[in-house]
Amino acid sequence: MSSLLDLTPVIPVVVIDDADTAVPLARALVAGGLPVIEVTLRTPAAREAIARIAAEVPEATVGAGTIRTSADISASVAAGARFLVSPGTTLSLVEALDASGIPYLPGAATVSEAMALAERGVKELKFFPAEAAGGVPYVKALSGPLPDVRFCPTGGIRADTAAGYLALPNVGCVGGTWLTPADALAAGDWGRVEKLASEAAALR
Ligand SMILES: O=C(O)C(=O)C[C@H](O)[C@H](O)COP(=O)(O)O
Repeated sequence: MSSLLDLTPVIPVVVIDDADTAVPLARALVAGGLPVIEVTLRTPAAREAIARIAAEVPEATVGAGTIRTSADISASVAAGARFLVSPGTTLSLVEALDASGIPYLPGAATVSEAMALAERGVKELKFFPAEAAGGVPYVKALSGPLPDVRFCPTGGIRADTAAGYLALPNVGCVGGTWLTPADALAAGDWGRVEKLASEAAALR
């Protein structure tokens, strides 16, 4: 897989309560032009959702988000996750992410956290929580001292704020939940998800 940051302008972050929605949801995102999908491990249905997308939607590249422990990593890899995303990074977590053998985006929100990861050679990071931690001006400021570190800002980003991040040289893509509103998922409104995805796919 080429760099996760270069596959797509937007990584949909999805919270799946009912594993039966996973496949139609993934198909709608792929149809809209967003084939890289992060399923958060925030719900009991998450692992089953990852497994179903991996098995039934080959056009999608499904990964696991909310990775906090090495147990999360092994469960996600066993389910079929092809990449891993964490909201923050501890030393033991980055060691386990390294050992997973699949691409990962470790979370960082400060200059020191980004420097600690860059020291290890990890230079593609999730910037989380993007809007709360300083938004576009903060990510822009990081590009001066850390020009070789690139980010996937995530957290509070919406359709009308994504482009500001994507215009920065140190941003490869952004992530967010705005493409998969909970009410659209509950209603099975896949047409709405596909439309939101296609608008996001056109951002860059
Ligand atoms: O669950 C995770 O792994 C997280 O780190 C947090 C999510 O990436 C953000 O919460 C995205 O959600 P929005 O802010 O609604 O776009």
